[in-house]
Amino acid sequence: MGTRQEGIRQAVSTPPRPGAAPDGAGDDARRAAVRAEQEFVSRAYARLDEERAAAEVALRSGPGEGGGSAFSARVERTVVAEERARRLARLNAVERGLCFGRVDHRPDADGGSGGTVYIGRIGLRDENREPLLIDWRAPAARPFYTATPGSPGTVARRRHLHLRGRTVVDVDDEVFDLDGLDQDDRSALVGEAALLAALRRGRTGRMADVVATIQEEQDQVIRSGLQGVLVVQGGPGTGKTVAALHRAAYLLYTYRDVLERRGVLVVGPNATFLRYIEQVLPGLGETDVVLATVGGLFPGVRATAVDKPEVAVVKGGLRMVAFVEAAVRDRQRVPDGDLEVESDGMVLRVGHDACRRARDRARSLRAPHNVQRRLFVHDMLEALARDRAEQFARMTDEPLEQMAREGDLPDWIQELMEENPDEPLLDETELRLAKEALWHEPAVRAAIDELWPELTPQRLLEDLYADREALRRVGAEAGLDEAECDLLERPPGAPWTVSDVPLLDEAAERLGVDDRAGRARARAAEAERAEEERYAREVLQVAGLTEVEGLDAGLLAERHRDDGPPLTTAERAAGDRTWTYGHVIVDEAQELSEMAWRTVMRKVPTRSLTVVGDIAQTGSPAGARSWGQMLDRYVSSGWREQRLLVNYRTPAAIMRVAEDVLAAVAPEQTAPRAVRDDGPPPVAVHVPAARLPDRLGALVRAELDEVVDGAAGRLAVITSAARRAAVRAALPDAPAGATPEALDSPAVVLTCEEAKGLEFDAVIVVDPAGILAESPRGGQDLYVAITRATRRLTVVHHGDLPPMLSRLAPADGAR
Ligand SMILES: Nc1ncnc2c1ncn2[C@@H]1O[C@H](COP(=O)(O)OP(=O)(O)OP(=O)(O)O)[C@@H](O)[C@H]1O
Repeated sequence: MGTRQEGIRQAVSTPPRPGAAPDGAGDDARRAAVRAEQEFVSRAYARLDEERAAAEVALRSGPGEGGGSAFSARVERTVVAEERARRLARLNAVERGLCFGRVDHRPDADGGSGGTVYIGRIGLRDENREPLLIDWRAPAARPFYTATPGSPGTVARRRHLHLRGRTVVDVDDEVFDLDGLDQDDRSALVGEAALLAALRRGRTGRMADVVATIQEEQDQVIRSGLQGVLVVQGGPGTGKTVAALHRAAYLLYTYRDVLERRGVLVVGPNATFLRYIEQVLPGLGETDVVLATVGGLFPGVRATAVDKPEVAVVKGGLRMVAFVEAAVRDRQRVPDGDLEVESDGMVLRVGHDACRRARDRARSLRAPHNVQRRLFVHDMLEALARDRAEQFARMTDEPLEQMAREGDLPDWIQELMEENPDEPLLDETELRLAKEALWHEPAVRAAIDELWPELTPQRLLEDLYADREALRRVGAEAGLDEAECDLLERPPGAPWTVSDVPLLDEAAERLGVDDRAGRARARAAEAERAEEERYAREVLQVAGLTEVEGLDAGLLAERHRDDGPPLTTAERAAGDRTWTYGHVIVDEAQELSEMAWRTVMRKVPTRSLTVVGDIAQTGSPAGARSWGQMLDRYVSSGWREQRLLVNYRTPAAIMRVAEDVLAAVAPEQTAPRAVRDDGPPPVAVHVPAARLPDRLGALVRAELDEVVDGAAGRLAVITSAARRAAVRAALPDAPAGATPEALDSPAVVLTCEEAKGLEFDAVIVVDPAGILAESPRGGQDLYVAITRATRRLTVVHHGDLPPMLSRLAPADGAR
């Protein structure tokens, strides 16, 4: 591949002929080009500095004092200041690699000049308000990403600018001359030289943006419209994650009015992965994005524990919808006989049938459990109040009736007793007061709570998991057999697992919140918000800020409420279970269970989603076997699929091993084509179990020597669960597991599950046979482990090497 890469990397002045190697004349031309580009880049940075200075001055000076109420003055100051601060933050975020590309268009048919466009991380205008730098997301930047030799459009030349700080250190050109290219070269990568240089860099433990080298197929993903469900299916290393994150930035730029208020949610597989990707969006100047794992989608619970596969399968299936419903109904009870409650020395009684009627009446209300409960409580209190009144009446009436029978009663009392015998014992006011009094009696409350408790999702599930009888009762209604029910049993206080979170969310929907007071407050707040929004709009007009990118009066007003410090969209969304987002991106989406999809879909009723994953990598037994299985029921109009077919991460020699694994474990799937062809051949090292402690340490040190260069270079030891303890003991200095330190340390010990989505310069896979045996889906985990390597792969085995790895060259461990 080397020759073709070099051929496409054209020296600036060499004729546009692929295959021609750069020569001395080309080097001179390159130096001249670097000098010329430096001039432009310096100008762009100078302009950036001016804009920053202006933004700083504007921020410091504020919009002036403005008249009106105290509230209006506060809005005027803080709204405008915050928008200026945002603008300044954006300008500051683009320092590194401000300008990275240039496109020279062909003159048009009428002989007009084609023009030159510079592409950067942000759009800048010169002092005459003429465009200087085009934001990479703007339509005018698109040809930079889409022109290929086979279909160059109007692009005559694409140039990549390589900067160190503010200095241009090199340029790479692609000159599009179709006649000189054969079919193979016509499908060349976009900006191949720049791309390969980017791919060869050592890993840092954090994903970086790839804004300068986005490939055409990725560009299609990134710029696909906002509406509907886009599925991005691609093998390992095809840039699904990186494209999805750039898509988030693109959507926020292009549809800012829709998305800034509702925000964008990115769901990733685990906390380490989120840390791995967390710098990409701020690097692109975006902050209105919430990053979360499925285990973090229920505010107040941060689940990281993972259930055993057989438990995850039960909890992940759609039968859990009926299960949660049955669990809630199971807490709406009728006493075996009559309800009896001691109160004030009396035993108050509500008959069994009346209790049943109260329960059925409450259930018939189309509302969640905690709201229905209000009706149940009222009915029960009323029944108790009447019983008490009747008992009182009996207490006073009986002696009187006795006296009447015996003729001892004066006539006027006798007449009174015979008057209105049907009159209710309690009028409306008396009834209300009696109910209130009863509600304050702990015994009454306890008795009603026993029948129809107010429940949180946590309490519902925790109580249920701890009660085998209840599990079987509830499970039977949802079609679970006893063995499945028993799998769910666990002691109270056990940590929440990732598979519990969708069940908590489901329970929250069924239980609801009895929030009458809250809703009244919300209505009042809404009226106030409308007024604030009106005012904020006026402020923006007065301050002449309406043209500033992304300003929205409603949003600004919302950010500056009286109650507490202003919250960003991301902060407000993350704390609110019922928040609905403008767009949701799910990465490693193949791992989500059917129940997890229900939770995700609730967060995006508009069904504007990007679903990113690889069915061939599904590790979770509750995960997807096909996209249709998970998505069809939510999107009646269908979803669109885009495939990514090129692997940018894993060198070809390692990919051939991965292909063998895939052919053995999922023959219906195809591995992506590797774009890199560098690095040494992958090897297998036989290490008897007893020698693991000293051999593994030496192996890791040798590999680190190969890959670590300054701050760059990372290694992972990916092991079976069975050998994890032995591996940890052999590598006491390497952090293990999905921890923050893991990403920052040169070497880390991970399981396949934890390694998902990550990549390392060198990977040592320990115990492939164990990984295969443990893999619930039959081997996908080994495919995942192998494809984490960007340069070097070593497989350490103590028994026979699984036949699917026979392509690995045997080595003695010190290669
Ligand atoms: N256009 C590009 N320019 C530079 N680097 C790229 C490009 N596309 C992908 N890469 C790099 O390739 C590597 C793999 O990308 P990414 O992690 O997004 O792949 P993925 O499809 O999500 O992989 P997996 O399914 O294995 O998790 C990353 O280092 C990414 O930065």
